[in-house]
Amino acid sequence: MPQPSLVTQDLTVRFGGHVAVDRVSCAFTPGELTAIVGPNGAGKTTYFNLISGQIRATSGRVTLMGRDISGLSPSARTEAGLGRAFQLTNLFPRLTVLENVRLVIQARERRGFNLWTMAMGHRDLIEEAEAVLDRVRLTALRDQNVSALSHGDQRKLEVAAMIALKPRVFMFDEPTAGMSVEEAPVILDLIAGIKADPAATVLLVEHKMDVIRSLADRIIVLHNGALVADGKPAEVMASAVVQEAYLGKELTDV
Ligand SMILES: Nc1ncnc2c1ncn2[C@@H]1O[C@H](COP(=O)(O)OP(=O)(O)OP(=O)(O)O)[C@@H](O)[C@H]1O
Repeated sequence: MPQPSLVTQDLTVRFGGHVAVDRVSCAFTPGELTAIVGPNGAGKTTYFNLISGQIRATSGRVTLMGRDISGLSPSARTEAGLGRAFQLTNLFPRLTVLENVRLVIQARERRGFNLWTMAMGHRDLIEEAEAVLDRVRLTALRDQNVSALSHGDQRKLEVAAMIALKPRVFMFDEPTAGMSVEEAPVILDLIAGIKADPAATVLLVEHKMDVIRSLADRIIVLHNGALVADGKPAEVMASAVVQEAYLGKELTDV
């Protein structure tokens, strides 16, 4: 079993008297896609925000590749190898699709630059950006300004930027929300492609059970901010605690 890439330890946040995330301890491993599920208001997005640094924990720790990142800003966490789609992109609306991806690669290379590595040449940057666009099927739009893209294409570009950054952990929060029936499968294929990399750890907050069923290796369930179930999808779906958390709702309808 590989070492965990991301660990949360007793991670907790209180908003006034309300505990939105309640002592969540969980380890995530490369080669595994974990779906994070739970009813509305369970704390899923807040848990993501604590991991990516959008909000600071009241107590507890987040460790990435063995390093305590609890005190780092969101951008420092990105640099440390944590990829969260909306946070990474900082898309430049007046630049083209290709230029946006090239800038992400350039920023990544600058960070990796040291005496022993040579900075990539312009041609290499463009070639890598083209390869990423090909992977997300945005090649035809490479010279379009980002501001002219549809919502679905912007989401694809967010995934492209995340792939270009080569993070260790990929975080997706309802990646197909607001997408058309035609667009959603492209994003799901991309996530499946990312998950096929044994070095990638993928976290997915998702309500749609068909998406979870097709992608998840593991499901964790949050309820009232606490982790109430963790295991293989079939076991978790069948467990009493999950049925109760969803108050008798059919999980397939969630
Ligand atoms: N900044 C905040 N201030 C106060 N309360 C907050 C804040 N952020 C979240 N909460 C509360 O924390 C709880 C968890 O919210 P969160 O958005 O994480 O749930 P969720 O599981 O992602 O829900 P959904 O599935 O509806 O997106 C909710 O009760 C929410 O109202």
